[in-house]
Amino acid sequence: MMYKMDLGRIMAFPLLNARYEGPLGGLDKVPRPFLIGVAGGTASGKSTVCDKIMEQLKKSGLEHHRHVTIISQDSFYRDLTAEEHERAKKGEHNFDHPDSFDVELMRRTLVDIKAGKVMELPMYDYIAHKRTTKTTVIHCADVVLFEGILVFYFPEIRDLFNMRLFVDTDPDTRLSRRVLRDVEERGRSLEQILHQYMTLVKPAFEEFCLPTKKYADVIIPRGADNIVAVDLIVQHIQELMRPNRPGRRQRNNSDSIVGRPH
Ligand SMILES: Nc1ncnc2c1ncn2[C@@H]1O[C@H](COP(=O)(O)OP(=O)(O)O)[C@@H](O)[C@H]1O
Ligand SMILES: O=c1ccn([C@@H]2O[C@H](COP(=O)(O)O)[C@@H](O)[C@H]2O)c(=O)[nH]1
Repeated sequence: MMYKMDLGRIMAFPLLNARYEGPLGGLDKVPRPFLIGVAGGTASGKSTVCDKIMEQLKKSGLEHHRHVTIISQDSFYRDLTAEEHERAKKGEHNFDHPDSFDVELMRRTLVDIKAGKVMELPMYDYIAHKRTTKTTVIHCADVVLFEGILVFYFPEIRDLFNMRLFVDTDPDTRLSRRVLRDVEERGRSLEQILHQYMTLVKPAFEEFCLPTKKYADVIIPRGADNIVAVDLIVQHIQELMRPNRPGRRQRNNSDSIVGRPH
């Protein structure tokens, strides 16, 4: 069966066998797909860090055996009403509040991904403020990176991750990157970006996103510029995924990689 998430529903239709039994089969104690949550404020570099991790896993030769997929929490924004849509066009809809997300859909989808089901997720269109017909297919993934501002906020989502990363980039840097990106790629005016940032994005970051840093296994200061942190994370994933690794075991929620913050 292939499961297709479409405008708030999950559609299932026959395609392949739902469960992918990879080369490690039942002998592998490391959960697969190995699900990594990547949180952090807007424009902190979450997507860029995910790209680097994927790139390095591929460079190391793992791509012959491992498939890595990146998905975004933005695929799980709730559909807007006509009134909300009008407000969104003026930068007055709060996309940074937890209520903006369809948490149950997110949970069910991640549970299905963890169960090895083949999934097709729509990508998000920031200009139209809705999901598009472009999709990411998750098929036989060994590692799935799930990135978003609030991926650690909801306990039922947070608990699904096998590893949790928080990208910690200075707020001035994030704002300047957001301005450039939103003008270039998301069709926003400078006035709209700054108004949305000051009234909604920044307060929500402080109230909902920043407090979730404590759930991270690894905090990555400066995002993708932090080559040492990215290298260590990649090495750790490679070590975990190495076949016949002695002492391989399931993640315990109290495990940490470099050190769990207070
Ligand atoms: N280390 C970096 N140096 C310079 N620009 C960066 C860096 N990391 C990200 N960016 C840029 O900042 C913007 C936001 O980065 P992105 O990775 O998409 O952040 P997020 O996924 O957290 O929103 C993008 O335009 C990206 O190219
Ligand atoms: O329609 C939308 C949806 C989201 N946003 C803003 O996007 C960021 C989250 O994306 P990042 O890539 O992590 O920056 C969030 O802060 C929302 O404010 C939007 O403006 N419009």
